[in-house]
Amino acid sequence: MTTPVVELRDIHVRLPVRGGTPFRRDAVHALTGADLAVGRGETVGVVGESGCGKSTLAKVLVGLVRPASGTVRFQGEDLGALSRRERATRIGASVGMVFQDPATALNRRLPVRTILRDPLDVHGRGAPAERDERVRELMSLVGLPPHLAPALPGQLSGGQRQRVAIARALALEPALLVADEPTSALDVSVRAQILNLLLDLKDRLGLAMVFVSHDIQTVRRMSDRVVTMYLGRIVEEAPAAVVARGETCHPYTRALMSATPSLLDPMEPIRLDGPVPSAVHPPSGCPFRTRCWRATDACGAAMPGFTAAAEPAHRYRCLHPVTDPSHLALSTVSQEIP
Ligand SMILES: Nc1ncnc2c1ncn2[C@@H]1O[C@H](COP(=O)(O)OP(=O)(O)OP(=O)(O)O)[C@@H](O)[C@H]1O
Repeated sequence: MTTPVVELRDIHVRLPVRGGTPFRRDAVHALTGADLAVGRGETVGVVGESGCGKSTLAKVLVGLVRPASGTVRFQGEDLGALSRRERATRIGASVGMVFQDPATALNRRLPVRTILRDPLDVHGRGAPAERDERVRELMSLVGLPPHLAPALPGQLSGGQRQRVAIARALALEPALLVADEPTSALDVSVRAQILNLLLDLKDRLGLAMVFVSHDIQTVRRMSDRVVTMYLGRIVEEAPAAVVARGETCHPYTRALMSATPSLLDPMEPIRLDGPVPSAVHPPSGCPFRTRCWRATDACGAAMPGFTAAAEPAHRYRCLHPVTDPSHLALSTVSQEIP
């Protein structure tokens, strides 16, 4: 196998609970033992409910969150071996990030051309005239007409703003693009355009991409491989085709799929029992067991390791995987996945 563009190994992130006192500093288990590898030209989708650690994973990839332990390798290079400054320069030049809301991600006082030139100036890319040319090229790459170069973000539509944010993320020709819920703040009418733009750019530029969303339907369409997260842990990884066929094995992935019924038709909606447990004091063993209709006492003993499913690149962490769609009818009651 060729060296992945990025590789995370056994990443743990603990975040101090907001409002804690100096005598009582609880920590959120935002990521527990996360492994992820993304190859050139590959898109990995990350899906899960709010608070499961998707954004934290994205932030580790772009260096905004430093793991408490674990290894981050970029094109084979261990970032932990670099100084803080070297790491920032390396990540800044190799990873682009598109955030959820372009209205807050862009400096509203700067015109588009300055926003796009800024990374080139900071990293000293090319002569001034070449930087101007690169700004024009970037605008064309994301489908922004040249007359918008002097416009301020506030003068643009939401879709145009997100195109600026994507162009900025691509300014330094990164090997990896991380998109964290890139359409959730946009009008439904422009969402498909932005998703298609990302797919097109990924193909044209041979980018590796990590695409984060709570919507498994969108994730599966955008990705080659889908990673399901629950309470800071990766619980299943499956090729997008497996997700499309409804053949995922982890009960939680099945529950997410039943919330978007067009994926599996006809399908009983799965209503999960009880709320998402605290990420400060997660349940012992499998964290999903408190809401899982298939859980037994054994699930509380230890978090299961990965089991390989029949299809290559499909694996899950569950003692009682769903292998027969009829089991879905056994689902119980009380709270629907938001
Ligand atoms: N700055 C922070 N300080 C303390 N806890 C945090 C911080 N940011 C996130 N958390 C907590 O870490 C956990 C993971 O959050 P994260 O934002 O990664 O989840 P998410 O799946 O991306 O959720 P969302 O879809 O709502 O953004 C959650 O329990 C969250 O409350």
